[in-house]
Amino acid sequence: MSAPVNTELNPITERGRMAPKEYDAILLASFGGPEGQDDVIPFLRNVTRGRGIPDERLEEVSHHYRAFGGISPINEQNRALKAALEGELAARGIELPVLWGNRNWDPYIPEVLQEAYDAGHRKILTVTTSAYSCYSSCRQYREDLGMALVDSGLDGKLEVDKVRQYFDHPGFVEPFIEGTIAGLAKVRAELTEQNQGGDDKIHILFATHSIPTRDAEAAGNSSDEPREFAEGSAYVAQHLAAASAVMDRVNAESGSETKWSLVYQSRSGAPHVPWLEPDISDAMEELAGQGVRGVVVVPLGFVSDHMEVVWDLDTEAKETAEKLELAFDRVPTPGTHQKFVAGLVDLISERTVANNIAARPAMTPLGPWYDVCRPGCCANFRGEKPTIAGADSTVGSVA
Ligand SMILES: CC1=C(CCC(=O)O)c2cc3nc(cc4[nH]c(cc5[nH]c(cc1n2)c(C)c5CCC(=O)O)c(CCC(=O)O)c4C)C(CCC(=O)O)=C3C
Ligand SMILES: [Fe+2]
Repeated sequence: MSAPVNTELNPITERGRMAPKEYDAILLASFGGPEGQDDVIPFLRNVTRGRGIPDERLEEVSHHYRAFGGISPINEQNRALKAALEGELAARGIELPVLWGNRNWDPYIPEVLQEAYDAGHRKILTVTTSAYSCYSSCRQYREDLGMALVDSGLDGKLEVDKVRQYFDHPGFVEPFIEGTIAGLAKVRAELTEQNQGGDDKIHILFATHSIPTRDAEAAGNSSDEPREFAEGSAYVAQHLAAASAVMDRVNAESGSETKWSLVYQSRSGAPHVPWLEPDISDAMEELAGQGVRGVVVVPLGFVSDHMEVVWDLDTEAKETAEKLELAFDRVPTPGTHQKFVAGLVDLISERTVANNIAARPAMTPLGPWYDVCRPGCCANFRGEKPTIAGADSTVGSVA
């Protein structure tokens, strides 16, 4: 039996909380990726539709995929995550099917929503494979779900909500803590073996996707209730807060204060448009110049070991480290770590009437993040589109 829950909660006045509901399906929403050489260009066209990415950049990125046989690991990783979620839900006696839909590749979100409706589902709770707040990692999902409802004529017939961004949920952070402790031990052992020094010669690099600074400024903010964030951006603030939550535990375990910083990767877009910096490779060069002998790279911005991880970090950043003669270890992403899977089911259970979990854990002072994004949150300068799961959303609910 689950405890009685307050279903009268006002989503806007209760700091963006949404009252628990009787959902009838979970949607695992992700990015999508190509599954063969013939998919690469159509996939890249889907991703960059109307986004002003130069052709040379697409050409360059296509080589990353081509080197892996045209197959991104992301779809297989999402199939595994879907299966793991199904297993965890079943183990807890929660009878909710898990659907899977992508923004940029088959199975496409609009088709999945239509099939869900045809199968009789009416209230869907979305979990995305994206933990932070910014246009690309939150609002674009909300828009794509909103557009799918409008285009299919399902708006007003199908309720679609989303769990809160989970950058500081223990289920997301704990696997990084474990991985960083293990990665630090490996790099420490390597330096000791080569007589290169101790933890004072090691630097921990928390890596995330760069975004345009303009998107960073709009991230997580609201047109009617602005909040102040470190370095002017919730995207940056969330990463810094999650990283310091990881470092508190890593330092406690090692008994030393290992230096760390937040760095960015996978920049695209036109060269004159400012994006978040420093780039991971530039940061490694600077650190090597300062006498650092080893780096532990923590892919804090990512949920699974997809192309941005296996190419940009395991291939490019690793090569840079070799060139600079830095010991290098890349920490795993949460993937299907049991704590991550259980954490996602906890996030689902915060929102359901049956099996409700009242606690809303957050490991940073920034959270727990909003169930319902505030008005104008993560707005994009390319114009307004219908979104779900916002205080100003016009779609996704049923009167
Ligand atoms: C914040 C963020 C995340 C993390 C949050 C999340 O996970 O959602 C993320 C994830 C991902 N990004 C991915 C792939 C791509 N992203 C691109 C382009 C862009 N990403 C951006 C941001 C992000 N991206 C931005 C601001 C652009 C510029 C164009 C635009 O504003 O849209 C491009 C176009 C070419 C290029 O510019 O590189 C590709 C191919 C894949 C799939 C990997 C695989 O296939 O395994 C994943 C998981
Ligand atoms: Fe991306």
